[in-house]
Amino acid sequence: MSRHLLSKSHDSAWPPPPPAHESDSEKQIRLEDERKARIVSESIDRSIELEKSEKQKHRAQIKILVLGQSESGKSTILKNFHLYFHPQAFQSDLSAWRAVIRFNLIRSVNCILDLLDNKGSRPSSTDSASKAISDHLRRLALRLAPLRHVENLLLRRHSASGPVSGDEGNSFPTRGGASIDSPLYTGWKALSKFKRSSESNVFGVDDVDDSQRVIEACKDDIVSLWANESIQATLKTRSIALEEQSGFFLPDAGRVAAHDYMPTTNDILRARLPTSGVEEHRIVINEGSGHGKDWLFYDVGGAGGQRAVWAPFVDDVKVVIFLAPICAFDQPLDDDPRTNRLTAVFDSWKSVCGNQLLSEVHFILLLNKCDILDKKLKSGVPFAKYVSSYRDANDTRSVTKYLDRKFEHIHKTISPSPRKLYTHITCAINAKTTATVIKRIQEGALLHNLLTAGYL
Ligand SMILES: Nc1nc2c(ncn2[C@@H]2O[C@H](COP(=O)(O)OP(=O)(O)OP(=O)(O)O)[C@@H](O)[C@H]2O)c(=O)[nH]1
Ligand SMILES: [Mg+2]
Repeated sequence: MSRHLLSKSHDSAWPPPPPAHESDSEKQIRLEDERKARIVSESIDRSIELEKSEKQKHRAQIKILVLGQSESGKSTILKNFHLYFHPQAFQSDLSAWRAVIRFNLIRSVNCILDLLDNKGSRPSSTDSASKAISDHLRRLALRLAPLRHVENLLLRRHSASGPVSGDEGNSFPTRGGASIDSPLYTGWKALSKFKRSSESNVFGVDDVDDSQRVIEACKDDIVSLWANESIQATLKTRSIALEEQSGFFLPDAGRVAAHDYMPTTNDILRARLPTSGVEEHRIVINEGSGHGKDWLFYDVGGAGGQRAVWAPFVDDVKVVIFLAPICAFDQPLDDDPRTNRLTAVFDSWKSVCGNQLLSEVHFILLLNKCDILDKKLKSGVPFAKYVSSYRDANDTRSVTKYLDRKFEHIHKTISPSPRKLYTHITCAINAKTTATVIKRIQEGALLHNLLTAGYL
């Protein structure tokens, strides 16, 4: 029996209809023949599948470890890689990203509601104008109160364990001959938790749909809240810079909370969805200057700087991409307020550069979040106040030059054996400039050198 006849797409043609006037014994023989043929066919199917997945496993690949502090931009850079090789990358997950972005939005709203709860923004004066403002805010806060429940619901949904729904089997049209073999977000476990509950069975569909409706109903009040001068003044007095927080969408509330909202690429790049554990992202590059290798990324979420977390993944790793959030020079670590974030980045860089396990690995350093650095310096935050060895001008060009040299110096002095460092200054929420960096990585000297050195 040929496999062609038995293949699934021909199920309707096979088995053929029974012959007319078939006797009982002929029928028995026919059914037995069909049963045996089916077993053979299924076994052929299985071995073809196996061969395919073995082939996939053994396709030449470049393993890349993506390291850096939490919020340094690792996942955002990976979004850019997906987008670069597959411009339609986000299309199939738009509604899940919408839920993530709205979740980001209501977290900011709830931060402000917390402030109101602490009476921080209520004017102390009892004159009638102040009272009117105060009443207005109180009414706004009351109407926005359901958003706390929505945040809790989505938070529970986000952190709920259970089967993760992926998009197995999707394949996408691609740019330049590249295709994303695995679905975009099979490794992006957290995103699937934001998909409709019917897929993951964690909550009733109504819960999630209702929460989206609540957010839409609160749209105008969210816009008023953020536009409120009293709120803005309180945030300023208390030095709370909500706009510096990840996933900040309050100025976009009118758009993001609108019923027909669909996220733009830039919204998705700005969305904050923390990575838990280590995620694998595979990009298959079939032609062009990718040297015909798959790119297999390991995104080490959260504690990306800790050796214990990434060490199990270093086997065959050829490249490390290290994300340094250079805007963090004036910030303490969340979990250790006495340590400056930039100092922690340097410490982590030292330990990665000096690690014997990575001595054969080539490094790409991305000095990321240069847009925030630029804003901070322009607003007058003095870099030298936080980095005592810095003597140059308080502008982005001088500061990035200094940082570039400092990272390079650490790399040179601490690496177990000489190797070249490839540094790029990036703003990972800007898809256009990041595409240029990816192109330089794809076509640049690093891959060429690895190839000619026989590493690939
Ligand atoms: N303004 C600005 N925001 C950025 C940049 N890169 C990343 N972000 C934002 O920073 C936030 C954190 O980025 P992620 O990519 O989630 O950080 P991560 O390193 O993956 O963090 P973990 O998953 O916790 O390890 C997101 O909201 C991004 O949109 C950048 O260059 N500029
Ligand atoms: Mg991440």
